[in-house]
Amino acid sequence: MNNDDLFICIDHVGLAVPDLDEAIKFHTEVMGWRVLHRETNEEQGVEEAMIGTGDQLAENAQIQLLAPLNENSTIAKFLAKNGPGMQQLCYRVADIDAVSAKLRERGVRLLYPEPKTGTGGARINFAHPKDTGGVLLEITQPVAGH
Ligand SMILES: C[C@@H](C(=O)O)C(=O)SCCNC(=O)CCNC(=O)[C@H](O)C(C)(C)COP(=O)(O)OP(=O)(O)OC[C@H]1O[C@@H](n2cnc3c(N)ncnc32)[C@H](O)[C@@H]1OP(=O)(O)O
Repeated sequence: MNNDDLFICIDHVGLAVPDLDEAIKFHTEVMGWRVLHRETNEEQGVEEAMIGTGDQLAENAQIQLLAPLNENSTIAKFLAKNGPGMQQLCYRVADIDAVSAKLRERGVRLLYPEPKTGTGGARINFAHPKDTGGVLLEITQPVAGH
């Protein structure tokens, strides 16, 4: 089985947090990370910040802080059920259409029929946690430079 064309690396690990500013304060002032990027994604119902070392190597994973934009957000639902904590693991891919086709062929359900927009304009999709051993798995094809 040739899997060379599936995943490049872990892109990020997503943490659900109730308050983005408070989470940024903790992760920068206590944990020593730096904020690399911040944005609001209305479609996903999140306010997010990507944090890392500030001197990211090309394939160095980041931490994504995810706060709910409103009570309908998947993050609000996650927080109500589980409290703050790890919400997702995200693998980086070069060609999300090809990887999606291969995962579907292997019986993994993806949540969206076509990729949606994620961090920095990336094309993203999610595999259902029931098909991945209980982990919400995102796949992302970033825009070059992000
Ligand atoms: C900005 C972007 C980016 O990176 O670019 C983002 O990440 S945005 C990040 C926010 N957006 C997303 O997460 C979008 C994708 N997520 C979703 O659409 C949703 O969260 C689903 C994964 C479909 C779950 O929603 P649903 O309403 O079905 O929740 P539910 O509570 O009824 O859960 C159904 C079953 O899945 C499990 N489940 C739910 N969320 C889970 C999670 N994050 N990790 C592991 N398991 C999870 C529940 O425990 C439950 O299992 P039991 O039945 O055994 O109790």
